[in-house]
Amino acid sequence: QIHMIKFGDLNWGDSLGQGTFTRIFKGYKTDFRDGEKHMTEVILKELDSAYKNCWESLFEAASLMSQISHKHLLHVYGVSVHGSQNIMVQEFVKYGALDLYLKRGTSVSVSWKLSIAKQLACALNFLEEQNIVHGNICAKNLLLAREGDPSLGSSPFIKLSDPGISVVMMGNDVILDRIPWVAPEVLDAPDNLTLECDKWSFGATVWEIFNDGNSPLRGWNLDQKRNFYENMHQLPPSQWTELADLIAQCMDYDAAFRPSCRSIIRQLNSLITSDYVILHATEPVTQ
Ligand SMILES: N#Cc1ccc(Nc2nc(N)cc(-n3ccc(CO)n3)n2)cc1
Repeated sequence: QIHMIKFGDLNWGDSLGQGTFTRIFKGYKTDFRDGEKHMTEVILKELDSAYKNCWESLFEAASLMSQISHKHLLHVYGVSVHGSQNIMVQEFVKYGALDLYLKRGTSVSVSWKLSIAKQLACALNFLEEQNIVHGNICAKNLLLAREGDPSLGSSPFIKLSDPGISVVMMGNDVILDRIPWVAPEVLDAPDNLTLECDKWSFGATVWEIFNDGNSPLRGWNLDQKRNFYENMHQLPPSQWTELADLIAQCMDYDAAFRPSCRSIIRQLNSLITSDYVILHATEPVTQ
């Protein structure tokens, strides 16, 4: 059910960096529609040949994303196999990964950040309704399609990227390195990813968005990260109590206590209309 794209229809551009076990390139795909030749901007996600055995997991991620469509889910055109090359072809999203965008120090307002958080919550709500687990919610996997202009009051627009290779395929070290995005229960049983795991990751991602894209526990080694969960630590709370509460609810060590997507959206709506937003309308420029 996933579209197979002919390798010859792909044009390769610059390398844009790498994901986990994949390299990312700008590119174009050629297709003929109503007798005309069209070149579409795409991102080519090539699986490192060293991880060929993960191909079916990348294939599954691609077919998951190509089977469902939602305005906040990245569109995947299909896959292309050429010799030992396995490539996922996805829509090119104009401003790239959100973590890099935030790290570039672009100063954004509280309402800009809340808008992104709410769009992610809507994408998660859609996946929850389809009973689909994403498994890799993080700022790196949020792609910025529209910057939003505070002066024009136009809000940003994000698309949730594919989950990439499933943690199930990864060694324990890769899972540990995903602390604090990966839910604690996944460390004991990586093969039972649940909808509640995505809520934990949502909490860590909102923390990233409100901390200028800084990775939580940045620079910690695997032992320190493992201890973080063993001692049931929490990320440093925001000084905005209601936001800190929402993040803490999502990052509850007991999966059953994590809020439903509807509750997350309700709480975000009340944050959006709270006085805190008006008081912090434009963040001081963070250099
Ligand atoms: N300068 C610049 C610039 C770079 C990339 C894009 N666009 C884009 N579109 C996608 N569909 C996926 C990605 N990714 C980038 C990293 C990952 C890791 O997952 N994905 N970037 C736009 C501008």
